[in-house]
Amino acid sequence: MTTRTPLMAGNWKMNLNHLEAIAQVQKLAFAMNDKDYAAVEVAVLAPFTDLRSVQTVIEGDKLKIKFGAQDLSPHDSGAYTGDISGAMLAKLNCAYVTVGHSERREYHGETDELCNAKVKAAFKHGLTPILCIGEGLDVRKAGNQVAYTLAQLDGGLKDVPAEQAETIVIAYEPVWAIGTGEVATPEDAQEVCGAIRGRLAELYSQELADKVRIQYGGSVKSGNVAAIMAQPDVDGALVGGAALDPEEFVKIVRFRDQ
Ligand SMILES: O=C(CO)COP(=O)(O)O
Repeated sequence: MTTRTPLMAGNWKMNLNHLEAIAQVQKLAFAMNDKDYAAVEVAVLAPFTDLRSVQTVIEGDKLKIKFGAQDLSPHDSGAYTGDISGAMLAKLNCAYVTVGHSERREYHGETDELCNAKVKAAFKHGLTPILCIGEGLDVRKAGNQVAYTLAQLDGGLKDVPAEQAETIVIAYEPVWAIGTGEVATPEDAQEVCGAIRGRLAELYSQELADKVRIQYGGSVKSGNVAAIMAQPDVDGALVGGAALDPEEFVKIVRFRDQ
């Protein structure tokens, strides 16, 4: 049985300018200790304009917080006005990048095909993609959440080789639970996270599936994180709103104490 280190990642979305980002990282660093870092991997996913400042604070003070971006271009460079490449993120020592967050799928029309290209671009540049998948309310009401989410997984991983796939992070984020306060029950989270691991075993191998970390995201707070983390196939949380409050985020990192 593989032991997977939980990954607690704060997705700041379009919040915190670079000065606020510096303060946020310092508050997190001040509140966390070696015991926390030994038990859980902690990451912040910041807006592009914050990344240089976040990198400077983390590397300057040798903090154990990982950092990353919220999107990347599928291209390496060129005439793509407004886009940011994986090479640029890698140059800033980003560890992670989210791909296919539901807000990108919804507001920027990102398809599984594009997400697949972005996953490949992330790996090409040595970044770990956090591939976000999850169903909307209509799909959930129709009871099709597993099939829908697994189709997104298949699309995102198309032609991704095993040696890359074994390091990916998958975030199951039911869209109806994002920013709504409507958290999925631990059983809802387990149903789909377990199915994701099952599909990874079919696509690759059980050994690979046992290594991949699967996060839950959607209205995670200190009050509900422990029950979600108690599920066997949930290996972390992708936290939106609650990650903007450093005290609350640290409580989430310390889910075992809640
Ligand atoms: O989208 C999310 C993280 O990526 C979840 O957001 P909330 O935690 O605000 O619901």
